[in-house]
Amino acid sequence: MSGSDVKMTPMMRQYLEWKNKYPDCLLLFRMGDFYETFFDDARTVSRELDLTLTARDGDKKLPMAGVPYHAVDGYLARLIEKGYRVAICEQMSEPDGRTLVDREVIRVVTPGTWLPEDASLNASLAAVLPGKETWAAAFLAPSSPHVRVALAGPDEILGLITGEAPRELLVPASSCPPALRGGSWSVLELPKSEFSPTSGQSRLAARWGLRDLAPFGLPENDPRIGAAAAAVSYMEETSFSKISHLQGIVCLTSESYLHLDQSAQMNLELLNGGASLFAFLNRCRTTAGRRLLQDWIVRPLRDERAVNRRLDAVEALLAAQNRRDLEEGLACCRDLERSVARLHLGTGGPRDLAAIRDTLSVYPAVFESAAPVRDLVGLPDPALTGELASRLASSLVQSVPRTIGATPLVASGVDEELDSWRSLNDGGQEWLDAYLEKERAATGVSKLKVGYNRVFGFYLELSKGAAAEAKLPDRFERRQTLVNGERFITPELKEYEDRRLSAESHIKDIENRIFDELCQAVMDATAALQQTGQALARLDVLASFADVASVGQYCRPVFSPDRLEIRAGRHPVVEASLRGVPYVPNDLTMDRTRRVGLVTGPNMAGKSTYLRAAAIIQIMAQMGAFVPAEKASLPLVDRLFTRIGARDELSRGNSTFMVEMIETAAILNNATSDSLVILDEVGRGTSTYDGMSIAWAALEYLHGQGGFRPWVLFATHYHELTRLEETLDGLFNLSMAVSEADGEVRFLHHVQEGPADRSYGVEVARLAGLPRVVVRRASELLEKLEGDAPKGRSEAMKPSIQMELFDLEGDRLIDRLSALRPDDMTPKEALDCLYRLTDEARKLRMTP
Ligand SMILES: Nc1ncnc2c1ncn2[C@@H]1O[C@H](COP(=O)(O)OP(=O)(O)OP(=O)(O)O)[C@@H](O)[C@H]1O
Repeated sequence: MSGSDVKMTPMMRQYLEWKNKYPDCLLLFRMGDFYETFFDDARTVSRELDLTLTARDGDKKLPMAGVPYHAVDGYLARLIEKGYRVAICEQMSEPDGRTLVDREVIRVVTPGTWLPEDASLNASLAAVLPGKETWAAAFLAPSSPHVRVALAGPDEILGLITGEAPRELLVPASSCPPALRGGSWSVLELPKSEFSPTSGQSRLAARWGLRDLAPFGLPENDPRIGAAAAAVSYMEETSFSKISHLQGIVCLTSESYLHLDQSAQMNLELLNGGASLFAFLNRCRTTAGRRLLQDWIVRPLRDERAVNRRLDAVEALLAAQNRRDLEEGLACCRDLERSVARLHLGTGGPRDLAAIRDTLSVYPAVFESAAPVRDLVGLPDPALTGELASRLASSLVQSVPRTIGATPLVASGVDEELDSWRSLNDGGQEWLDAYLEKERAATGVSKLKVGYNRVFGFYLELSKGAAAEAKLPDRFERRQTLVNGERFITPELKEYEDRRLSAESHIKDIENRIFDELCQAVMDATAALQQTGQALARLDVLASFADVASVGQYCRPVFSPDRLEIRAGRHPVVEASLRGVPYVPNDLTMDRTRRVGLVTGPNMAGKSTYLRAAAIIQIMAQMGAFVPAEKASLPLVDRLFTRIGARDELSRGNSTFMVEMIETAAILNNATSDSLVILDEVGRGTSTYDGMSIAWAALEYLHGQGGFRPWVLFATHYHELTRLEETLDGLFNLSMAVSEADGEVRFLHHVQEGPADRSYGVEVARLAGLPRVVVRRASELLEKLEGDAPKGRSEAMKPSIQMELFDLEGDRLIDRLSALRPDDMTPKEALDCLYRLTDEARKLRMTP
């Protein structure tokens, strides 16, 4: 930015002074009804918001772009979305036309801390303090009453961050681990001192009048204190407020929730995408409910009692006759936590008061309809907020303005003085009409008009011709000459104007005072409102679970540490997407003696769906939801790992094989006997021998060699692995049933005990619409291979061919594979070629 060669008016000097204090932010500078930006900020804003770039006073060196103040939220949302931080410089004194208006930056709007009126826009902030082996993290959403902290290995913290999806992530300067870069958040480096647990402890303890943070379970010098302090200070500094709605710190401990790492969340499509578990489960009526549902999905519980409380509530809601009334009541509730927080942050307006009023007014009815689950959900007694509810109901008009002064905010009958000023103001038009008639009669000018503008106030106007003809009395004092007319003021009109303007300013002052009093009353009830808001959100999510369960005829899961049994289980999202085709439910029975299930079967037969269904059912059960099955008896697992598919990772520059190995290693290193491990096609990204050996070794390790025995479901194309059943006593084979008639294969999607009897790659290729010639060639290969295998005549594939195959895709890969001779490879390698043929065929089929 450069202001050096621009004419320096006092106002420009004032602008530059503020801009220099906030060099990393776009500075929105309030000028009357607009927020203006200048210099480079103006260029950025005009580019990002498609605004016209103008020049102040025709001075080309002073580019400027502005947005109207009343619509600023919409523009801010777009800037924040693009990752900008914006400083708001407000007018602090009334313009008088003579002296420079005082201006001050009153807030810095950032992606992680902004809490606009639009309840669909959610921000949250994370602060991470990475240590040698463990990282500390703090999570703070601007509307939340608590800052949540965790201390765990990097993998677990990354999982929490992924679930939380903060918009901004704070780290100590020059110590940001690479894994934290490249996410959907912007990373901001702060001085290391901001993360100090010692000074952090005194700052935080002082805010809640405590000696230390032991009441929150945080011992001295705990790194979590450092992370929490950094997040809280950042929120205070950007909002210029004490964020006094923050009630304390909650520790997230590994024992309290089921840990889902980044890959599990993504592989199982928990939150993101139109076909996510969230999209499927979300029948919430409130924004707070939707927020909480996301939270519950990425952090299911491990405590059986807590899970059962939620399940009890879902069961009671399913049995409730009046669930519809309850849902209708919930649909009228607004986001209490958000509005309360906005008032504390100093950004709240009349609409926040109205949101609280509307929610409190339906709350007693919701409380009544929720009678069977009140205690389970923890709904506070409406009497707690009853007084505030009636005060807001009687004080505010039904439809409140966005800002004070636009239209009435305070209802009539609340304040006598306000009412009397209003009646003066409201009688205004009558007075003006009568006065105009009087002056028309006095002057004989029938076309005399009365008008008002902000510069000249009230005036009488007549055309130039009429002004020249008429003999206007002396009391007509000329105010303004226009092209076609003249404007006058009279002492009587001036006196009226003074009265009217003073009425307006009195009305505004009184409304402001009452607004402030109401805000204070709300803030005094902060804790009760937050409790009510949180309980309503819980009720909303549980009612949503009940809704989903009743439509899909789900069952209540039970928990047992030694049994994982699902009868007639379905993948809820796949089931919903099948449209018309019936979903084939499947069973799964595992116990201490059957811990590792190996699933074989042709491509497209439903192996992945079967594995994912088990994972989703486990997650839903630990969230406290009913599950898509006839019966489910499950252990409460500590972690759920997945290794599913890998091809899309290629675009990130990692080789498929590397990604696979990193993820598999993470699972082998972190799983425990209480974990559920879902492995789909491990060892696919390399040659047959390597891949199968890795899969084999991983299975042995998970089967107990590693010193622990998790629950494992393993899908594979490596038919040879089915023989492991003979040597690993806890391993059992499952396969996808297929029917064959007239050489045609049909997938039944039904899982049966025992291994698949053979590979079906060639048939799948035909189904997928692979060119006939390729299918014929593949059959030849297979026949030859099956004939040759026992004799073991084939040579191992040359490394150069392996490499070549690895790099090819689509038609070229198909051509190359079909040109291979069976003698070029071992039987196992030939099988692998068939699998790849099938894969390519499937991809081609999927490409429009
Ligand atoms: N139980 C089921 N009932 C009905 N349809 C199913 C079922 N399971 C899977 N399908 C359908 O079959 C398709 C393929 O399933 P899935 O991807 O699970 O197969 P797969 O055996 O894992 O294939 P690949 O080995 O190629 O990855 C699914 O997209 C779904 O449409």
